[in-house]
Amino acid sequence: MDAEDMGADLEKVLLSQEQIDTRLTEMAAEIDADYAGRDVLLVGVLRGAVMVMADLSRKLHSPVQMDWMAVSSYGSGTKSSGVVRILKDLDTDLTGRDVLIVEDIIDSGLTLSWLVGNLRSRGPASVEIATLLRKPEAAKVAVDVRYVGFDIPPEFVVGYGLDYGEQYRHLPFVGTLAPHVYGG
Ligand SMILES: O=P(O)(O)OC[C@H]1O[C@H](OP(=O)(O)OP(=O)(O)O)[C@H](O)[C@@H]1O
Ligand SMILES: Nc1nc2[nH]cnc2c(=O)[nH]1
Ligand SMILES: [Mg+2]
Repeated sequence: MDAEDMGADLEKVLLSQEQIDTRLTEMAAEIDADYAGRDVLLVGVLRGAVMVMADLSRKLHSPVQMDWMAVSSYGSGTKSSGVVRILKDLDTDLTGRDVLIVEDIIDSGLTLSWLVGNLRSRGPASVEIATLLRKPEAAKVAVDVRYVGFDIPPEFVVGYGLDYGEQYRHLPFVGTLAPHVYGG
């Protein structure tokens, strides 16, 4: 699916497939250099992080394992409820592990600040975050993020894992929706 297939739903493409790919390659090189062959546990946050996990992990040369957590604070709308729920927990014991959380977006920061606290309490050697997108102007809580793909304006974005009412996750780019789609 490309921007044309989306027709009137799409307002604009914010980040193209090529821009995302180039930035993920740079981030993977940084991660490889920082972890220098250490065993890393990538923790993907379902469902939004699926694309980032798939593409970023395939660019890494460090030995990695993957596990997944499902948390949700958005429901079907465009605003965080602020209440984070665990829908699926990790299967991996984090004791002594170097954990790298992989996310699609940090918006209010509520999901990640809660998740970092939760994972730190499980006795890992380290917990860091890699996110493709961050909205600095939307932050409600500060989150210490080691790897950021792009800082973006405080607009609701879809594609590359990000949904609106479970639609648009499969778009290979990140875009904004036309106001009529979400009643804006
Ligand atoms: O910084 P915040 O304001 O907390 O927002 C970021 C979170 O919101 C989205 O997940 P969502 O809860 O919509 O679930 P999903 O990944 O299944 O779409 C996104 O994938 C992040 O996990
Ligand atoms: N689809 C989508 N989900 C989000 N969750 C937090 N911020 C966003 C956003 O801008 N778009
Ligand atoms: Mg969502």
